Amino acid sequence: MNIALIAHDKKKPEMVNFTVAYTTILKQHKLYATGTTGKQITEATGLEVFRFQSGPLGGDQQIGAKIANNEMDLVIFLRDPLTAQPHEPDIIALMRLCDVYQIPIATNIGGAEILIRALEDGYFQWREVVK
Ligand SMILES: O=C(CO)COP(=O)(O)O
Repeated sequence: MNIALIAHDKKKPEMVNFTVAYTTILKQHKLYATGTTGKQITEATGLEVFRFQSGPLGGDQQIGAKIANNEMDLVIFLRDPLTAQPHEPDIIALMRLCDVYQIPIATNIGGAEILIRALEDGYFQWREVVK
């Protein structure tokens, strides 16, 4: 599966902890991330992560394009709901595309835990059919 990993600055430690905890599962998949998130994940875990631009520089939109091309199966986007982001329109557009294309998205660590376990248990096989 193709998985997008994105975290706002205050959520990056959570994302790093999450990817450390689930390295064994994540390394079985193709990972994508916005720039800084991807850098921190790779440094902490050694996982191979394709890095797009940083979020404020267009990374969310690049991941949105993958979704629109049916090339993303799961999005884990740890959003910071308490800090204004300069690229808020891009963030909304990314979440909108997940809804347009029925792509599972977790926007907090609780949802992320559920989705990663669902992935491990084979609940994403329907994505192979859609593709
Ligand atoms: O801003 C982001 C998502 O909206 C994340 O971008 P970075 O991973 O480059 O910090």
